[in-house]
Formats: sequence, C-alpha cells, structure tokens
Amino acid sequence: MSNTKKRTIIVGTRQSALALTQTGQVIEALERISNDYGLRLSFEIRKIVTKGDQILDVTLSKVGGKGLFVKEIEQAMLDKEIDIAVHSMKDMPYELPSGLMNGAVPTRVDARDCLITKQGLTFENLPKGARIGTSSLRRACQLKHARPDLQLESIRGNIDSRIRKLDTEGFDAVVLASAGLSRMGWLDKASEYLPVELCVPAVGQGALGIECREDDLEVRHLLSLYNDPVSERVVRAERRFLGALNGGCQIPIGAYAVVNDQGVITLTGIVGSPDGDLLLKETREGTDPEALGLEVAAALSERGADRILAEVRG
Ligand SMILES: NCc1[nH]cc(CCC(=O)O)c1CC(=O)O
Repeated sequence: MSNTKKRTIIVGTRQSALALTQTGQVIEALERISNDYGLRLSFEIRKIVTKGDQILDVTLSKVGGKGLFVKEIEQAMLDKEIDIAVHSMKDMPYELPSGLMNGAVPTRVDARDCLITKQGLTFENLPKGARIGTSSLRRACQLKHARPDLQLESIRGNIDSRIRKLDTEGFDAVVLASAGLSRMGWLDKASEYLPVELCVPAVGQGALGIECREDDLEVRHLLSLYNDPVSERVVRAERRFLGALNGGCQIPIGAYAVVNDQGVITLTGIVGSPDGDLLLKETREGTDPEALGLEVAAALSERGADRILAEVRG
C-alpha cells in the first residue's frame, strides 16, 4: 500500500480487571503481528461500561437478557468510536448485529471450570451439605446433579470478589472458569479442575472473540492473521449448538467441543433444570462444525430440551 501513515486502531473493552488484562494480552499479540507483517498499525484502549457491569450486585440470571456485557461496546463500534472489541467468547450472543462480525478466535485456553476451596478440598471430598457459590445455572445444575446434598448459592461479582466471598460469606467452595484465573495469573488458587464429564463448560468458555466491522477490510486482514483455525472450528460447533437452542444465561446450557488430529470434532451438549433434577447430555462426532452443532441440539430437543427451555422461559 502507498499509505505510509500509521493508523491507530481503537480497542474497546469492559473495564474489569479480567477484561483489561485479556485486552492487553490481545493488543500485545496484534502489535507483534502488525510488526511482523509491516502493517503500520498502533493500538489504543477505550474502556466502556456495560449494563452487565452496572448490575453486578444482582443475580444476573434473574435480570436476563442476552449480551449484557457487549451491547454498549457493539454500539460504540457501529458508531466508529472503536474499531475492534475484545470479548470473552462466552459472553457473546450467538447472533451479532448486522455490520459486525467475529474477526478472530485466538488460540483457546483450557475451557474447564475449577473449584476453589478453603482447605484445598476436591469436589469428591467436600463435606455433606457443603455450600457452593456460583453465578451460573449451568454449574449449579451439573454439580447438584452429581451431588444432590450440596447447597448451591448464587454469587455475583468479578472473579477477585468472588474468591474473597469464599471467606467473607462462608462458602465451602466457589466455582470459576479456569480461563479467567489463568489470564489473571491466579491458577494457583484453584484446588481442582472439574472434569468436563462432571461439568460441561459454557459455550465458548476459555476462548476470546475479537469483533470488528464487516466493512473494515484492514482490520479484518489483521485479525485473519491472528485467528486460530482449530479454536475457531470448535467454538463454531459450540455456538451453532447454542444458536439452535436459542439459549441465554437464564437456563442451564453448556457445550464443549474438541478436535482430533484427523480433524474430527467431538461435541457434547447439555441442557438441564436449575435444580439439577434433570440433566440431558448428548455427544456426537463430525467434521462440519455447524452441522454438528445442529445435530447435538436436535438430539437434545428430541429428548425434551425444548420443553425445559419453554418452561424456564415461562
Ligand atoms: N461469566 C463471566 C465470565 N466471562 C468470562 C469469564 C472468564 C472465562 C472465559 O474467558 O471463558 C468469566 C468468569 C467466570 O465465569 O468465571
């Protein structure tokens, strides 16, 4: 290109410690790519307060609504106040507003949830009737299904305040995504990874999504160099599943996909009731992520997932 002027890409983010940390990590990677490919780009952070941040003290699942953590950020992008947005993939609704797209899925980190306990106890040897704090119906459903004796209680806030509540609110354990802990450098606080057989993660957990405008070809080129095709494929399968079941965060829903050396994807999806009495799980294999996501969703619908979804929505 003959254009020798350096463009400054404005990167929008929430302002929680985790959001700022992961956005900083993304900008470092994009700067490296820009230098390696001689793209002459520089980057600047713009913090944006979302509705989800303003209601952190309320049980999110009661407030409901999809995309509580992304709407204001997407509007800023449509208004060209920012050029890209770094999201936790699991906070991104399945459908993006027209004019916007997911430009990159960087290499996913571990998708599993983990348990933080005071004495380093594991899930198996938590005392009978132990009180577990979690913000997520998906976690509550699966843990209660495995251990009906446990008391699941809702806990809100950023990850640092949730860890503090272990002491201040007398929980025996709290459950968090290991991805958030590892990005913050706090993995040593975890007592145990919860195996996916026990607790299927949230759709997209452990992955980031880098959103951009469809018509911004310069940014799209940059992001295509940052995209990890393997992470993109598995996340695509999980998100197609989510889209088919039209799930928000008001229902226990989860999905986890892995891919082998031959490119075969294995996708497990769950839908359940918040009290854990009901937990439906299906696993399928395939090579087309979208078809696979639809297939697992259809298998669950056949077993009654539709009814659970309708009931919870009321
Ligand atoms: N729901 C909030 C949220 N959104 C993204 C993460 C971090 C994990 C990730 O990036 O997948 C968390 C914290 C958590 O669930 O413990």
